Order: sequence, then structure tokens, then C-alpha cells
Amino acid sequence: MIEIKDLHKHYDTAQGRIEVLKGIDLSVPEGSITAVVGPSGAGKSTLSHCISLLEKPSSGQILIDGKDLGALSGRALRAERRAIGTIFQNSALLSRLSVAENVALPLRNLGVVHHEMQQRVAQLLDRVGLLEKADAYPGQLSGGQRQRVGIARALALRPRLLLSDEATSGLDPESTHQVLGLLDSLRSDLGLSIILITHEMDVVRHVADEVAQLASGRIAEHGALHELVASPGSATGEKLLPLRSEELPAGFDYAVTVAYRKDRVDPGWISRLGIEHGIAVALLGGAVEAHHEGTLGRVRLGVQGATPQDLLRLLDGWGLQADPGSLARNNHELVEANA
Ligand SMILES: Nc1ncnc2c1ncn2[C@@H]1O[C@H](COP(=O)(O)OP(=O)(O)OP(=O)(O)O)[C@@H](O)[C@H]1O
Repeated sequence: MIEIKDLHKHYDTAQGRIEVLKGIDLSVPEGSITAVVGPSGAGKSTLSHCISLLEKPSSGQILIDGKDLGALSGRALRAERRAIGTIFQNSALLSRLSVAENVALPLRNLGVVHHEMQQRVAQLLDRVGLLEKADAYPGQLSGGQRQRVGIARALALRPRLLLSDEATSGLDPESTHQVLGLLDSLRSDLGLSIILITHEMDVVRHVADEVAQLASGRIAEHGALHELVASPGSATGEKLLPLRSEELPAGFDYAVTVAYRKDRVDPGWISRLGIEHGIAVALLGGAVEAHHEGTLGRVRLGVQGATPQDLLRLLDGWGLQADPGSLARNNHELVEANA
């Protein structure tokens, strides 16, 4: 379990002090993946560098299994930083070393004896599906294969946290899929805590359990991915499962956004609105996405024949979440839920 508590980071420059991280609180349980997303300049790289101990936080704590890494130095810090394995965007392999030698590097630095090292490297390469590439050089591998070697190297010292810093940026969809599949299995098989720093919402949607939205050095929104997506008013949910919606057609009173988890609702809920309650519904837009915890959906509906208040109450009773803030007579004019 990793816990980040009230983490601050500032830089003193010739132009004055720049506050980059302004009090980050984040915890990632064992066996789960938390994605940290946010626009350019939000502080993602700075946070990543603080977690991987490349940068010293200005204040706050980074606790791994209760131990504050920021309070350590010298030998104790070197020992504890093994708890964190990092994978980088460009895989950061040494081109003059073979795949096996790259993976062995952290073990060699630690003075692990030769035959043990060979055994462990073979295990690690097998784990990432690249045992047959042990003697190849990074230049002979695809981008996705290099990244998997990077993961094998990051796992060499049996970390408890894997930090992935834009590790799939620039990979083709197939390689991205393989890397994410690997992270997914590491989460479940090894019970690793994984922090995924990324700007790719497709990646987040695919594997994350939780999502933290970073904005101007603060966590603006944080929650379970399926809850954010199923919460129609969530800005992060909207980015994860965007809706492109048509204008409300003539004859309909207002539009509303409804979110749901497929396994928790009656699949016939839209037709039941008409059949059981005489409410006319027009489908203006929708997105359905498979997630490892179950399929998530968001739809935008045009409605005629029920007050917003009655409709929200009805949907709520069926386990559907409708956002009062999404009620609108057209794409601009909002409707009060209790009107
Ligand atoms: N060493 C530094 N000195 C001064 N300012 C810095 C330093 N490092 C980062 N910053 C500033 O901190 C802010 C956040 O930068 P950071 O690279 O962490 O953002 P980011 O979310 O990773 O952005 P991107 O997605 O574009 O990589 C930026 O305004 C940047 O200029």
C-alpha cells in the first residue's frame, strides 16, 4: 500500500517561487491500479518524479507500507527505494546491453551472485513473454517489446509499487494492448500497487480501478473509475466516456444524461419508461464501454411526458444515476430539477 500525504513541491526560480504540487493526498491499495490524469502542466511529471524519488518533495510524506521514504537517506533510502519500480515512456534501456543484461542491471548493482541472477532474469523475461529475446539488443525489438523488457527490469528487485510514467505513449494500439494486459496481470498475480501517470484516456478506461484528476497541482477529482463514469455530473467521467449528443428534437420537453452499470440495471429500462409510465424518450447520444469490473454506460435522452423531478425519482429507484445538472431544454438552456 502506498500513501501520499499532503505532498508539496515548489521550485525557486529567478522569476520567483513556482508552486507545482499543492497538497496531494493519494493512496493506492495493493493489487489495484490508480491512474493519475490531467492536462499538460498540471504536475503529473513532477508527482511521478517525487514518487520515484528522483525529486525531493518540499514537504509531505510518501509512505510505503507505513514507512516514510522522505525521512530516509543514504543506505536506508537506497534499500527502501527498491520498493518502487518505474517504467518510463521511452523504456530507457541501454542499447549496448542485451535484453538479459538490461534486466540484470538492478540485480548486478545489488551484487546478486551470477547463477541466481541468471535464474531471476529468465523468470522475469518469461513473465513478460520475451524469454526468446534474451540475447537480442534493444534496437532489434519493437517499441512494445522494449517496454515489456523495461517492465521486467522494473520488477527485478520485487517492488511493491510499480510507477508507469506515460509508458504507453507513442506505442501502436497492439503494443499498448499488450503492455496494459501485462500490467493488468501484474496487479492481480503479484498484488502490486500500480500508479499509471498518463494523458491517454483509452489507457485509463482499459485498466484503472481508480482515477485521480490532477489540475493545477491539486487532485480535483478522485474515485473508482466505474463510479466516476456512472456519475453523470463528473467531469472526469465525461472525459473517460465522452458523449456526443444531438440537439433536443421538437416535441420533447428537456434532455437528461443518465449513467449506469449494465449488470445493475434492467436492460429494458428505456422501453419501460414508455410502456409503464407513458414517457416518450428520444436517444440523443450514448456510449457503452466494457471495463474489467463490468460494462458501463452513459446515455443522453430527450424526454416528454414527465416532470424532471418525477423522472429523476423513477430512474433513481431503478438504480440509474441521472444528473440534475444535465437537464436542459436545448444544448444551452438548463432546466431546474425541482421545477
Ligand atoms: N525544475 C522546474 N523548475 C521550475 N518549474 C518547473 C520545473 N519542473 C516543472 N516545472 C513547472 O511545473 C509545472 C508542472 O510541470 P509538469 O511537467 O509536472 O506537468 P505535467 O502535468 O507533467 O505536464 P505534461 O503533460 O505537459 O508533461 C509546469 O508549469 C512546469 O513549468
